[in-house]
Amino acid sequence: MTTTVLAKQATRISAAEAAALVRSGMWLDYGFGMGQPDMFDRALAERRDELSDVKIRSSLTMKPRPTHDCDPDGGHFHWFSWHFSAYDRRRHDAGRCNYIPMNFGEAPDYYRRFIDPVDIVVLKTCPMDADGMFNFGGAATYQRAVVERAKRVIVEVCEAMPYCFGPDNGVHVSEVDHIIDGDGEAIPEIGNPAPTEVDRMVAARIVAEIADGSCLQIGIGGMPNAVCTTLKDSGVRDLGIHTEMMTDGIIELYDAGLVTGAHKSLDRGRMVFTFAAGSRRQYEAINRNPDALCYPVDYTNLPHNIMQNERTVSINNTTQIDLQGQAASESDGHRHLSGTGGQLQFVRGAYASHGGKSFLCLSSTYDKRGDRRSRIVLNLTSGNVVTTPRTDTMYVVTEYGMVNLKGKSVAERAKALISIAHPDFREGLERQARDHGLIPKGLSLA
Ligand SMILES: CC(=O)SCCNC(=O)CCNC(=O)[C@H](O)C(C)(C)COP(=O)(O)OP(=O)(O)OC[C@H]1O[C@@H](n2cnc3c(N)ncnc32)[C@H](O)[C@@H]1OP(=O)(O)O
Ligand SMILES: CCCC(=O)O
Repeated sequence: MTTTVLAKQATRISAAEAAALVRSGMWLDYGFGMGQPDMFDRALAERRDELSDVKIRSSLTMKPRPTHDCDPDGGHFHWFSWHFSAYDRRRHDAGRCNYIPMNFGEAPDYYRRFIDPVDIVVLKTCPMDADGMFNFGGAATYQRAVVERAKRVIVEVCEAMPYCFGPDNGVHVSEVDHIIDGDGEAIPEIGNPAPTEVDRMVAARIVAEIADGSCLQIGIGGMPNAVCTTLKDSGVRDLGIHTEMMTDGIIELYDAGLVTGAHKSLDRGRMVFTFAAGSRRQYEAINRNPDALCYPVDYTNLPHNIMQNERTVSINNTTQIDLQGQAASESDGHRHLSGTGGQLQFVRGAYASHGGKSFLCLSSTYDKRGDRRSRIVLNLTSGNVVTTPRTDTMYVVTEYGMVNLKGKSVAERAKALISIAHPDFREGLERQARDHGLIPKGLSLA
């Protein structure tokens, strides 16, 4: 038997009319990052006292949300996030946001296979194009899968949304129930703090490992971005980009003519990403740019796709690593900071790529309320979540050096990691490693 999917008849409604469709207990999905709706969220917050237990799922909130802020004690709106921004982190600290663990590249499959149909999805999109498509802008991620699983699809159109080319980066008018005419509000930007001296030292070590024709994935955070700044003056050419997040650093390399993608096997000549977050300049650069393709995350982040480009180099931040090489990149004990995101999938994809390398970088110490601690530790902080298991960790880089853990025994790993810890902590770490049998008695390693 064949199933016929009937085209919907999209109607134009106001944000208040759209918000009036919400009932207590419903599950809503908002777009990812820059795809979160503004007018709808404001209108929904206005209905706070009529509603209870409305669940809103999204990721990487880039600006304050009225439905978060109007409900300090909870009970009306509950937020769930696949990946925390600094704002989501504060809301989680206040007990008002809950993390959903994911390997980012698997998220579309979670919607298609495991998550109950979504009551309403509300996405900020570009205005409808000549083909009847509402482009997702720099937020392809898992949005197509949510549209497929949503009982009702609402788009809030925004003139300021960058229009990004790429397969499946949009929803057709025949799949849309309602259109809200947006107010053209600017897309939120995220800043890039200037690289610190430590960021520069770490970046210099990684850049020395990047060859002409390498294909880069640049992770979220200050250190990976410093790598781009350092790469600009390194003389390296013909870089490729197959990444998860489009960053300002990547656009700087593109603007400098260092990104040609000439050696890529997959999407030769194109930069491939699944979401964008950064400055206005970045949004201008990806807008209607055929060199920049925004794909769903189950294309960008699956290791069997990542590996197809030779010399893939994956560069990600971590917050703490133990002496066996388990990297905790997303939490501080039970305090959730960010998310697994694409870290593990890119680490695996880079390893599988011919000549590929993955780098986990961190400063050797972290100051917590005036107390300087080593980020390289015998035991991860109690409650900390392992983002990259020891078996997957390859290169680890601090301002004191770079070590490769692949093929190393537990004792060699401990020794290698101690060698790149801050000098003030090395003796103590060595003692702990021996006391706990990580380095057997009598074994002397260079
Ligand atoms: C898009 C892609 O990136 S693809 C795949 C990459 N994804 C990942 O690697 C996911 C995991 N990684 C991450 O989320 C980030 O890289 C991070 C959190 C590790 C670092 O990001 P940055 O923006 O450089 O971190 P930043 O220094 O601002 O720290 C973020 C928070 O973590 C806290 N933090 C950082 N390190 C530690 C630590 N060792 N112990 C405790 N807390 C820490 C900071 O205090 C800050 O919290 P605050 O806002 O309350 O002050
Ligand atoms: C949303 C995912 C961002 C990351 O991978 O860190």
